[in-house]
Amino acid sequence: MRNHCPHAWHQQQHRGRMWAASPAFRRRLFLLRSLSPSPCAALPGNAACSSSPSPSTSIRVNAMSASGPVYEADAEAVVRRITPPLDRARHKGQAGKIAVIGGCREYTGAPYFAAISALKVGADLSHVFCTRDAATVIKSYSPELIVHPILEESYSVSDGERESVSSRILTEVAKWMERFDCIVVGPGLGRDSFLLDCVSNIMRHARQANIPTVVDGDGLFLITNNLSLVEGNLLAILTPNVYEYKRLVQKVLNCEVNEENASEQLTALCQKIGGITIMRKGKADIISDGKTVTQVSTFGSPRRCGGQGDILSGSVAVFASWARHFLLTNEYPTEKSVNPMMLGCIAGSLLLRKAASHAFEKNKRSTVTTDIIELLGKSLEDICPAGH
Ligand SMILES: NC(=O)C1=CN([C@@H]2O[C@H](COP(=O)(O)OP(=O)(O)OC[C@H]3O[C@@H](n4cnc5c(N)ncnc54)[C@H](O)[C@@H]3O)[C@@H](O)[C@H]2O)[C@@H](O)CC1
Ligand SMILES: Nc1ncnc2c1ncn2[C@@H]1O[C@H](COP(=O)(O)OP(=O)(O)OP(=O)(O)O)[C@@H](O)[C@H]1O
Ligand SMILES: [Mg+2]
Repeated sequence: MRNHCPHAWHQQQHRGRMWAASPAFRRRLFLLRSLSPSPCAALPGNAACSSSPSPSTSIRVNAMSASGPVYEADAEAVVRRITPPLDRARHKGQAGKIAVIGGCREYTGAPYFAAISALKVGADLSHVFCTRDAATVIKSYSPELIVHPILEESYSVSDGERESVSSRILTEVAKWMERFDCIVVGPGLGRDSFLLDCVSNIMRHARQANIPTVVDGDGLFLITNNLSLVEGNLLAILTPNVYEYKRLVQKVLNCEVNEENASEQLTALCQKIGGITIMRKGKADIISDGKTVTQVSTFGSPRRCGGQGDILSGSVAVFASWARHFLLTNEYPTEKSVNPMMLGCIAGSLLLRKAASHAFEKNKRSTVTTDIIELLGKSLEDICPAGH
């Protein structure tokens, strides 16, 4: 039986309190607050901003005290600030190119949900890299997606072919990699060992190319057993559900999930994996990068149909790339220290919750994932109108 509070855990808490009191923490808090919806002139060219000022003005973060509350993020403000304007001068691709690595014999819904959600949120292009079996099915769901039937599972590859097939798969994905603003690894990926080895190579390549990577579903199974794939990668986001989080905590912190110190434990987990961003999904989505903690708890829907996490991973990918672009290009150098991966999680969580709420209002008990996807557009429009 694992202990709730091994010695190392106390040390992490102590470090958390010291950090909360430090000037560096206060500076970071200020930087997050500086993203609040100040007068719209502060966000050049964002027509959407001017039409819907938020009554609330800050993104608040937890100071990581031992028993302190986790403050709610001002998620609407984040969505408004990072969503790019629909500028007529822009060309295809500038609003984002996303790729989902997932889809196998068993699962075709999950990669579709993630990839189509990326488009519905506002990305220009959405690719899926999946197995051959899954590709035709995914293509038949939607002509909007660009589907690459390149992954292979063990049953279709003989022992002698493995090396050449593995390097062919990497070459094929690498050809595209530089074009992507973010990749999502894991929705409907399955757990075949050969396939996971190939995906590990893809993740290493994405990291070398500095491509932000959202890890979800079976991608979390993969990295939980091989933490070096994400360790220290500041462009990695993990989006575990309750079971995936439990497995991660057991593996990394060597203890059980502790609800009483949820934010401290999440912070410790992020720190232990080298400062990556983690969004722990649940009644509230709690988000940390090991330095700050915040949450989104806007009520969504009481329906827990499968696939909502996939919508979230596709949406987070788009918002994280928008946030990254916003912080790199805006005229306030101080904002460059804000973590765009955290902003992407905050925005994705809010949008999914709003869409789930609208879908439930309409469909009640029969609400399914496709109903929620259809309402992503309306939900974003309510927060951040597209204008004309
Ligand atoms: N339509 C689709 O194609 C969908 C495919 N999905 C994919 O399905 C794959 C597996 O994801 P899952 O979220 O189902 O993950 P798991 O296979 O880990 O969990 C399956 C279910 O088993 C139960 N479970 C797991 N661990 C447990 C524990 N420790 N104690 C008690 N019960 C436990 C839970 O009910 C859980 O929802 C992923 O690739 C995911 O992306 C899901 O995203 C849902 C939709
Ligand atoms: N108990 C809850 N109360 C309210 N909302 C929840 C609850 N659990 C999850 N959610 C919402 O559902 C979203 C997806 O979380 P969930 O735990 O269903 O992911 P998942 O199991 O990975 O989903 P998927 O079936 O796509 O794999 C969360 O971001 C959150 O908005
Ligand atoms: Mg999931």
